[in-house]
Amino acid sequence: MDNRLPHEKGFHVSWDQLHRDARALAWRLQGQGPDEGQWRAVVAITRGGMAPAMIVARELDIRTVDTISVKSYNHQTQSAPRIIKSPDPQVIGDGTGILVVDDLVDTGRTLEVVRGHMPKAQIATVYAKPQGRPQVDTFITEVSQDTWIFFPWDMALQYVKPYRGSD
Ligand SMILES: O=P(O)(O)OC[C@H]1O[C@H](OP(=O)(O)OP(=O)(O)O)[C@H](O)[C@@H]1O
Ligand SMILES: O=c1[nH]c(=O)c2nc[nH]c2[nH]1
Ligand SMILES: [Mg+2]
Repeated sequence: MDNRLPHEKGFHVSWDQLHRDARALAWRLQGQGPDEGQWRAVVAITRGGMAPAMIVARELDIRTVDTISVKSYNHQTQSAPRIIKSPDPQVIGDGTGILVVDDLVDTGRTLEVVRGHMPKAQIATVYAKPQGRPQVDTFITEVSQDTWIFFPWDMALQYVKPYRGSD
């Protein structure tokens, strides 16, 4: 499987916006832990989940943070997702009491693989597209399926020509 996705629109997220949205996610997650208590650990889906996972773990005072690495995209070209690094099985067990965090869900294929690995975990993303929504338990902002989300780590400040030029 290898397909190029048609993206009509771009949704550009600054560091400040990501920080606010990840904090909003932490706020929404409060009290949703096992038995309304504390999660045992946060598992970040690398690489995009690492920054939001750090912010959520900070806000919810969760000190154990592990990672799962699922590779499926090369820029905007998607292929079959595969786990290239698993979290510590002694920490995650079947996922009970574990909070999984990613930056976004798009088709949901990455989360499908992660759910297979820890079926009882709660899964949260900052952003969600409609196709992947059924795979995520909690998210903050939905964008349309034909939108590509650009994250601050993939962008740089640059000069923009004014609408009206003098030349
Ligand atoms: O719902 P899906 O269609 O599976 O897509 C969502 C995943 O794609 C991106 O990760 P990517 O595989 O590009 O790796 P990265 O986080 O290292 O950039 C994104 O960070 C999600 O993890
Ligand atoms: O930076 C990204 N933006 C997206 O919209 C997306 N969808 C899948 N993977 C993605 N990566
Ligand atoms: Mg990712």
